Amino acid sequence: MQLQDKVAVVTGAASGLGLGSCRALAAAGARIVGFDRDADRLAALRDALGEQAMTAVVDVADEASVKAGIDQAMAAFGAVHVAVNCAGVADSAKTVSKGEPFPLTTWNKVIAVNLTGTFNIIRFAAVAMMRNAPDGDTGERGVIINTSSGAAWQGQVGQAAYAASKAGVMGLTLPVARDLAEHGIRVVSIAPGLFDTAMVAGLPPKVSQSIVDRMILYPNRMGRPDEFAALVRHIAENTYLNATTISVDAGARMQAR
Ligand SMILES: CC(=O)CC(=O)SCCNC(=O)CCNC(=O)[C@H](O)C(C)(C)COP(=O)(O)OP(=O)(O)OC[C@H]1O[C@@H](n2cnc3c(N)ncnc32)[C@H](O)[C@@H]1OP(=O)(O)O
Ligand SMILES: NC(=O)C1=CN([C@@H]2O[C@H](COP(=O)(O)OP(=O)(O)OC[C@H]3O[C@@H](n4cnc5c(N)ncnc54)[C@H](O)[C@@H]3O)[C@@H](O)[C@H]2O)C=CC1
Repeated sequence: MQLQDKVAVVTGAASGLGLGSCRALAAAGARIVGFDRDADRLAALRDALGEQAMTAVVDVADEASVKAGIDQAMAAFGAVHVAVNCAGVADSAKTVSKGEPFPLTTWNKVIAVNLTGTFNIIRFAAVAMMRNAPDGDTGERGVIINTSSGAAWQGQVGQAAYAASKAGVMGLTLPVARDLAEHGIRVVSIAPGLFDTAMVAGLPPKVSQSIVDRMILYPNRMGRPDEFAALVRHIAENTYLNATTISVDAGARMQAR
C-alpha cells in the first residue's frame, strides 16, 4: 500500500515501538491516529507530528473505548487504512512464588491488554477498512500489523501470562488473515526480540543484561524502535506480505535465564 495520505491507527503510540511506528508512518506520508492510555505522553506525540496526527486516550482492553477511538478517527480523517497494535504490558510472576500461585489479576490484565486488546483493534479497524474503496491495482483495502514477541516461542521464567498472550497474537494471525482476505485486508504480526523501550527499562536489570550479554547473536545490542518501525513501514508497503509472523531480533534465542 502506498502510504501517502493514508490513515494509520497506532496503539501504544505514546512510547517505544508504537511511537517509533508513528514517526516512520508519518515520514512515509500517512496521517496518524495515536491511541494510548497515557494522555500526557500522547500530547507530546501530537506536538511532534502537528496536524498530520490526532490522538485519543483509548484503553485497548475496553471494547467501548476502542469503538469510540475508531469513531473519532473516522470523524477526523474519514478512513482507516493501517492498524498497528503496539499497546502492551509485560507483568511477570512465577507460576508459584513463595508458595503462592500466580496472581490471576496479573494473568487477566496481561491477556486483556495484549491479546483481547489486539483483537479489539482488529475487529473495529477491519469494519472501518471494509468501507475503503479497493485499490485499483491490488484490490487492497487495509493492513493490520500486530506485535507478538520472541516470548511466544521462548518465554523465560516468569513469563507464563506474557508468553501466552503473545502466542495468542501469533495464533490469531492466520485465521484473521483468512477471514479478511476477501475484503482485501492483510494481517501480519511481528515478533521482536529485545528493544530499548520503557517496557524493557522496567525489567529487572539482571534480566535484560543477561539477554544482551548471552542471548543476542548479532548485532549484540538491544534493537532501536526505528528498527522495528522500519519493518512496520515495509509490511504496510509490501502488499505480498500476509498471514505470517516475522521476527526482528538479531538472532536472539532465549535461555532459561
Ligand atoms: C519484552 C519482550 O517481549 C521480549 C522478552 O520477552 S525478553 C525476555 C524478558 N524476560 C522477562 O521478562 C523475565 C521475567 N521474569 C522475571 O523478571 C523474574 O524471573 C521474576 C521477577 C518473575 C522472578 O524473579 P525472582 O523472584 O528473583 O526469581 P528467583 O527464581 O528467586 O530468581 C533467582 C535469581 O535469578 C535471577 N533471575 C530470575 N529470572 C531471570 C532472568 N530471566 N534472567 C536473568 N536472571 C534472572 C533473579 O534476579 C535472582 O537473582 P538473585 O538471586 O541474584 O537476586
Ligand atoms: N520492547 C521489547 O523488547 C519488546 C516489546 N514487545 C511488544 O511491543 C509492544 C510495545 O512495547 P514497548 O514499546 O516496548 O513498550 P512501552 O511500555 O514503551 O509502550 C507500550 C505502550 O502501551 C501503552 N498501553 C499499555 N496498556 C495499554 C492499554 N490497555 N491501552 C492502551 N495503551 C496501553 C502504554 O501506555 C505504553 O505507552 C508491546 O506489545 C510489547 O509487548 C514485544 C517484544 C519485545
